[in-house]
Amino acid sequence: MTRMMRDRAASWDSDWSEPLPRGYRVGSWIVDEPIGAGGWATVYAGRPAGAERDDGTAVALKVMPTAGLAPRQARRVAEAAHREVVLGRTARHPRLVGVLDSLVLHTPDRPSLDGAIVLVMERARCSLRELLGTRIDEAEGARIVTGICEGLAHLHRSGWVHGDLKPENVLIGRDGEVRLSDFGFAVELSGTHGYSAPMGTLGYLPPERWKERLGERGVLVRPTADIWALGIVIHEVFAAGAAPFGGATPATRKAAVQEYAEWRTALRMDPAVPEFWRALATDCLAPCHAARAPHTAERLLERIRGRDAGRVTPRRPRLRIVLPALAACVVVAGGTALWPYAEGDWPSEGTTRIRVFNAEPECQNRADRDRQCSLGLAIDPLLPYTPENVVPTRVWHGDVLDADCRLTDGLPIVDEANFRSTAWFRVRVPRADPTDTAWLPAVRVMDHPELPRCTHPARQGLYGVVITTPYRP
Ligand SMILES: Nc1ncnc2c1ncn2[C@@H]1O[C@H](COP(=O)(O)OP(=O)(O)OP(=O)(O)O)[C@@H](O)[C@H]1O
Repeated sequence: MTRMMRDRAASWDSDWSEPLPRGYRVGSWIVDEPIGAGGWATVYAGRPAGAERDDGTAVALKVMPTAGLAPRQARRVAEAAHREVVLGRTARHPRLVGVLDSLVLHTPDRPSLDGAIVLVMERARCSLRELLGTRIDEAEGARIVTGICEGLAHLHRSGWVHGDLKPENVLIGRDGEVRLSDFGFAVELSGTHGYSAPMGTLGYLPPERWKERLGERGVLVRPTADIWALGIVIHEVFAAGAAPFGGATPATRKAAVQEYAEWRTALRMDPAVPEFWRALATDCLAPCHAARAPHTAERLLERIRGRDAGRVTPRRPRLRIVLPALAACVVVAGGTALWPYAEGDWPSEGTTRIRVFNAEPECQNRADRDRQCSLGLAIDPLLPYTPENVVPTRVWHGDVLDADCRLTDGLPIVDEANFRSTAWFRVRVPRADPTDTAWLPAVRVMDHPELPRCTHPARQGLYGVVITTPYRP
């Protein structure tokens, strides 16, 4: 489960850590020695009653006590266990740890364990965290990362987000292959996203998590959260356990992530990370959901397999794929609120209404004007679509803007669906002075009305794009 939870767990009743004695019988299983512990569970080696130790039938018994917990906490433990069981049964895969059985302890003689939930799982050899302390060569690292991608791709295809991917939850099976484990925070997707309690392990949470609003159903979670965590894990695998966002404390590491997501620092990778994996991790660590979305576990796997097969799958040029997505990141960082631009607000001569188009399907049906789905308007369509070149005001899919002309030879932009265009529309900036204009790439426009050609913007501020008054959020 989570580090946040673990912090609290540490202050709970000391009975929390009461061990199950060796030889104790749990249903039809015998408890052997403890092999691991997390925030909410102790994991023991185990075997079927009657079986000899090490006869190949070894299991792991994950014991999750509920006694002494506040009702809400006990409910969370029960829900987490339930998710592990449901996911274990419905999404079986060689890269996911197998859940064999689940039961509840009745131990009146040990009140602190009475009511504990026990998950019986296939036993792994060790966790990736333990391996990170040893030297992992590139071939071994590649095998591990491939296994993680396979597990994630299957989870995402099956409609789940892992929600707590980290080296502790990547197990290495007795056959040496990866098994993802600990599905206590897995989130079942409904369409493109799901909701979870606002928890996770600090060092592996994507930057957007800190901005998500906490609603009745929890915080919004998407598969891109796992992709971010994967980026951190890839770095750790090839950099002897070092994380890309350093810092002595969780708070400083979180601050490093925020600075990066707000474009105040660049992503710094350890030089030990080989080039191919560096590129992969960089894509996983794209600073916002929109920029990360094209890098699904499935596509990352294709790239890995393409490389393994000796035919390097060409990456789309960074400028083409990332820039439009960066615009979405930029506006997230801008911190300016936006409200719908009502049609009729700006009747103006010589303009035509155009509607904003966001190629990301999940952003098209959202009425909540989620920040992750916002798009930026460029100041200059001939300059790179970077934070310095985007006005603070954001627009969303379906917004109606007034456009007065169309430029045909601006900077080429490619959207998430791979449509490319050098055309840009000059639009009025919503809620700003009527003379304030900015530029929307044609790939971000739903309808393409006939409009006069814009005079080519000159670089020395002679063109009609100059923002003359401060923006009013
Ligand atoms: N099936 C298994 N086989 C071998 N070891 C295991 C197995 N499952 C868990 N472990 C070990 O026990 C540790 C804790 O397990 P797990 O992460 O599931 O517990 P948790 O309380 O949910 O943890 P956390 O708070 O870290 O999320 C793991 O990091 C791993 O070292």
